[in-house]
Amino acid sequence: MIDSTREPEPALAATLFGDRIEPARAYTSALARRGVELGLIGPIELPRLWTRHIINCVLVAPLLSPGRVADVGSGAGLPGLVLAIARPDVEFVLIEPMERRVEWLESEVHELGLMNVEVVRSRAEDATVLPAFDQVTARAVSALSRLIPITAALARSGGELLLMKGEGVGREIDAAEKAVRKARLSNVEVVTLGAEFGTEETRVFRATVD
Ligand SMILES: C[S@@+](CC[C@H](N)C(=O)[O-])C[C@H]1O[C@@H](n2cnc3c(N)ncnc32)[C@H](O)[C@@H]1O
Repeated sequence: MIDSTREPEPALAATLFGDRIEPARAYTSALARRGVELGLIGPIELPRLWTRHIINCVLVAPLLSPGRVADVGSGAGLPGLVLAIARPDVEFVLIEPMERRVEWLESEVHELGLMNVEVVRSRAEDATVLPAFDQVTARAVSALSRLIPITAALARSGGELLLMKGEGVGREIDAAEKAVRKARLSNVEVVTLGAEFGTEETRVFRATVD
């Protein structure tokens, strides 16, 4: 059996996290130790936690501006906790409806001593009571046609959506044409990250909410 807690950390992780590499290591090893038992990740993910998940998420960090960010459907903390570790200058609210996942997120925030994270147990649709956010992130929550309305509703006017997507993002955008119009999105683009580091690419649907 592979001991995932000994998965070698790619040298790239130290470059991308800089002086935040220690909390990144602590989070990744906690996720490797407890993630499967808590139903946060499948066992198949263990040997590729760094490459497929942690690095995939931290690549988005340079797209964030100082301000307030909502991460919808954080689950294990992807990308919300990873980004909060990498960007202590940004305030994060992790919005997650499942109790067990909320408990995990809260315990990690405590363990890692993160001062820039709040965890809210809610569906995104019910979180519109929160003050509007400057940026909204999400990863692996749902297709854009459903994700755009629920994330755009959380953003302030002039705020931004940063929705992490797979290779099929082009097809998803075509299918979400009505949602894009209804949410009054502009500057719609797909940002591809990671190529310069020779790592697996991360695609981000980025748009401004008018
Ligand atoms: C497949 S998991 C992905 C978790 C994490 N973002 C990742 O990339 O590993 C989807 C997560 O979205 C959450 N979720 C589903 N519908 C949601 C909604 N309407 N509002 C907020 N979170 C939601 C689920 O509870 C779950 O934790």
